[in-house]
Amino acid sequence: MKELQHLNKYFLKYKTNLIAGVIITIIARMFLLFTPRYVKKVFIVIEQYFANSISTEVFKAELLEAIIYIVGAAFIGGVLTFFMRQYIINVSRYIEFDLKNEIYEQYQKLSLNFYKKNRTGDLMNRISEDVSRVRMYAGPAIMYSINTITLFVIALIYMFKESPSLTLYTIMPLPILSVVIYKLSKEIHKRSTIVQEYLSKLSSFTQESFSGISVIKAYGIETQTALNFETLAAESKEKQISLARVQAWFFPMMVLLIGASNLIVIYIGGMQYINGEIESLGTIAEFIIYVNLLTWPVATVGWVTSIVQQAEASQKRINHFLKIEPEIKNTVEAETEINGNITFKNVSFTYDDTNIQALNNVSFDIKEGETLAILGKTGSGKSTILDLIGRLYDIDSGSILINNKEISQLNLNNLRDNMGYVPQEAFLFSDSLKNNIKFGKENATDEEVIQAAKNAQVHKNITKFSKGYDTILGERGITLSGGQKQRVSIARAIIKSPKILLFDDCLSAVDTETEEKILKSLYKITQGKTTVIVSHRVSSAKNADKIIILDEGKIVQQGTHDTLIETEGYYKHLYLKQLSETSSK
Ligand SMILES: Nc1ncnc2c1ncn2[C@@H]1O[C@H](COP(=O)(O)OP(=O)(O)OP(=O)(O)O)[C@@H](O)[C@H]1O
Repeated sequence: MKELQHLNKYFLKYKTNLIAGVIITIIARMFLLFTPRYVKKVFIVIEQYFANSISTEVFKAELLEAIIYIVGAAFIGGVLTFFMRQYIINVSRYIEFDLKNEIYEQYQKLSLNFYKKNRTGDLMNRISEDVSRVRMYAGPAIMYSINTITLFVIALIYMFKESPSLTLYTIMPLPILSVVIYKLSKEIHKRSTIVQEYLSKLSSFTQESFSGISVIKAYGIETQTALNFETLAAESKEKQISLARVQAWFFPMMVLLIGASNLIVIYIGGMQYINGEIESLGTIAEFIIYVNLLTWPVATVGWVTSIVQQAEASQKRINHFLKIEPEIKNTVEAETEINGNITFKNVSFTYDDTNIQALNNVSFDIKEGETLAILGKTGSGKSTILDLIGRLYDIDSGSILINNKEISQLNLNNLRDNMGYVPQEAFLFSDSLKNNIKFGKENATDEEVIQAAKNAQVHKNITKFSKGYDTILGERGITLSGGQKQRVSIARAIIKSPKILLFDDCLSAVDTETEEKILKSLYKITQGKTTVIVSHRVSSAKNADKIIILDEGKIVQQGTHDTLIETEGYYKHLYLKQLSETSSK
């Protein structure tokens, strides 16, 4: 139960509802336990009537009174049970909601490294499956436990008062029932987890094959894919059947054990009646009702135990994530002003998951409003520089200064607010085009959205869609071309009008003519802003104030376009190659 203590703060938050729920549960059970005693009374009255010890009028009056009590108690008990569920189960839903938000907020705080180390499926599972299991503890488990304890205590008091020996015989099979249900619940849980795994395997498989349907068709492997699906579905079916086999034992076991208890009551009770140890047959009827009332709560002891065990395991997994400290933390609460001076001093950086040293002793300097272009072979560390400027990772050695201040000494939110980043692979959300652009500035007006799209040279494409800026992207919407996606992504970054703009090879999917147009409008927009452009094309770099060439994480050349085309090296080579490509077109 150690892990589940994490939920105590929520129980405290909803204590009023919980306490009300507990009190209502206790009262509801008290009313429920009225019935057996009045049934016994009915038996006694009938016995007295047949023994001629009471008149017909008294018999009728007593019978009516008992019926009114039984019906009244059942009605009140029913209404209270409704409120019991309303209070306790609702609390578990509130806790489920709070816990999901807590986990999601933590996910948002965690650094990129966390996402590299954990699979998406695992992250999703903790926020859905695991939280659902914990909810079963916070709601049903608590409700059934209070229910069982109350029923048991009150019923046992009544039963002992009637006949201690009959009570002992009657409750004898109940612990067996509890153990059997516990074992069954555990086995059911084990098998349903496997079934669940197969279901997610099946849905991942189908989702992937639908997403990659064009590749499947192009390679003509439909039959093979269908065969793989069939194999997976057959395994899944086997697991479902094995689960159903265990589940099928649940109710027969309950019926068997209730039957055994009833038989004991009738047999022992009958013997005691014959021997004159109990005064009325009504006692036997009363006990039979107790047995039936107690069976379900006793069965739930086993069920609740397995729920608590599962919840504990799930909460342990959740706590593991909740306890992870974000690697990149905002240590400065005060607002820090960000201008665009960026300095790298002997920066080295190694990705800790791959142990690849991406940057080795890199130093450069960009003044506010300047443009830096970074070129170099693939894998040379260009994107890493952009990630480090955005402080997505902390460096191993050296220092990165922005505003002449260590990057770690800046307010992280201010830093990122003042930054517009266009990634190498544009990611657009399944939302309207307008909202995808506004993502960079939530309160942007329609005019600002259009202007940003115009500057990114994508406005004309957007107006050609019948729904224009309201066109929905993603699975159920249209799919943009690679170049269109890149330009929407550029519009998203420039609408913010940030101090620092980072473009990561984001013009690779557009033709040189469109690139030229975008560069022209970017030239105007980036005036006064510090801009870093990562590219493989000289055309994107030639107007930069400074160009650096990276090779295996080291700066091997730096200068301006004019100086670099005069110097033997990567840049001149690239320039000549691209120049000949353009002239041969
Ligand atoms: N998230 C990451 N985790 C681990 N290693 C990484 C990660 N990102 C990049 N690397 C490695 O670091 C090195 C530099 O990568 P980086 O993405 O900075 O290169 P790049 O110059 O931008 O390449 P490209 O031109 O292909 O985009 C590569 O060897 C790469 O495999």
